[in-house]
Amino acid sequence: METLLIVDDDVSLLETLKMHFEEIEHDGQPRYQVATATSAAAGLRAAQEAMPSVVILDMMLPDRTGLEIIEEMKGLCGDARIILVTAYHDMETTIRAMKAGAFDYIHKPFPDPAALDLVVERALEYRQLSRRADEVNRENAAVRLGDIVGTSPSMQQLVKEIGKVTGSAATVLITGESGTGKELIARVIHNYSYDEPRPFIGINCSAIVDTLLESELFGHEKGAFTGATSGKPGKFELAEDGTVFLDEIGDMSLMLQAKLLRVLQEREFERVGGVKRIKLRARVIAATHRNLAEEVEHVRFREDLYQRLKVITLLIPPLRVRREDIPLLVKHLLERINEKVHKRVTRVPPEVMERLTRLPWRGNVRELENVLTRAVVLAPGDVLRGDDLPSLDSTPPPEAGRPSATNVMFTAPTVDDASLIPTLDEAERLLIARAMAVTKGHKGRTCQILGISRPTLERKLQKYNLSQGQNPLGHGFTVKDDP
Ligand SMILES: Nc1ncnc2c1ncn2[C@@H]1O[C@H](COP(=O)(O)OP(=O)(O)OP(=O)(O)O)[C@@H](O)[C@H]1O
Repeated sequence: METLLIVDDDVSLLETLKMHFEEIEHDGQPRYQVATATSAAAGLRAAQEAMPSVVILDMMLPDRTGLEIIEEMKGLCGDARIILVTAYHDMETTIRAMKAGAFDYIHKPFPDPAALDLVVERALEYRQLSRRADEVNRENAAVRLGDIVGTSPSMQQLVKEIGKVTGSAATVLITGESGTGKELIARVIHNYSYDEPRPFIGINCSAIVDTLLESELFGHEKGAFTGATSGKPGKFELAEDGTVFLDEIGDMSLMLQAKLLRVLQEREFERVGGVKRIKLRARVIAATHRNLAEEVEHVRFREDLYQRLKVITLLIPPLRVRREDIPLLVKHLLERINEKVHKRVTRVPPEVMERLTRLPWRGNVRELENVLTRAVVLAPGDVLRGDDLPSLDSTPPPEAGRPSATNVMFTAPTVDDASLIPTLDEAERLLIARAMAVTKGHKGRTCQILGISRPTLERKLQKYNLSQGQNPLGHGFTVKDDP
């Protein structure tokens, strides 16, 4: 229920308006509770007590003018929207009212009740929108480029690509397995695209049934379907000139894909049940864990939409093909988790870190975060204990589960999942690591196998951080400088 405050010295008008608003229902419940006051001083007191969402404030009050108290009133009841009521129709009063921070003004004698209801509804809708935007901006403020942890070549490459797309308003497709950080990357792109805070509105397309998703995305007008007792803006409207993040777009129905394609082409849309064309001002970032090319082949995803989305694609590699990022991620996540659960688990013994870098991490960074959270909660002191982690034996070897990029490279592929194919850099790194493991770290033999010169090998060992015998394949090797 929303609280309305009406301030007017005309007592009979006050009573009529109070009765009118108290009769309005929403979902079978009263829509408003109404507080009233007959002077500026009483109005200010009532504002503080009732904390209204909307104030209908008369300009001519016995003690002070409505215009004079707008600012004070706003200070008392936060983000209430103030509708000023004036008997004057001159331009100057209008401008002064809006400048003083009124949301809108209406003229006396009052318009018909439906028009008055509309102004109040609009005030409520805007209040809701700006509340949401504030919330979203607070959330966004926390995500900066530094939150993307990773020094592996593939992550460095990804950060460079992010840098390129922040300069444009182009639609971006982010692909990667579940938990690899697609939403994190979308938020970073958003934050680096604008100097001032703008809304970031996300929606998971796989979590909602089709008809509801349509109205969530595009909004609906009152009466568009049973239960639509009032109009509601959708995500595309709420995002204003910010970003709409369509998570799991690969799970969207073909019907909605067609509608989305039209919106992306025309940059306009209508609310469900509406006729008014609304401009799409927001940028669209879509994400999926699915291989959309494969979805197109199986006629589960529209080819034309795929072509439109894939122009700028960012592929986030799974954690298991960039294991060198794990120690840094562990440090970063531990800080976050400690803060969240109010603990100070800061020490990770080498053998525990070793285990963490070797686990398969099919759920990627999210799984790492979950495993660490559990271990932090269970830790009696400041040391992360190996006993609180999954054991290496209890997890099936990569070959037994979903094939990893490593397997895709080194075994005959059984699944043609493009998202598992590593980048060229990643592939080169894996090949060098494998050759080093096979030769037990003998650089001369490694050069022979790979058909490269010694300086080239040295450069690449440096580039891929393999000089210390770290091996993304999980087999250790000791670098031997003089074979
Ligand atoms: N490179 C990274 N650096 C720091 N934190 C990361 C990184 N990648 C992911 N995370 C963290 O891991 C968690 C999961 O990330 P996110 O939700 O962005 O993944 P997702 O790919 O969108 O997952 P899903 O596909 O399941 O929606 C988040 O807490 C995120 O902050």
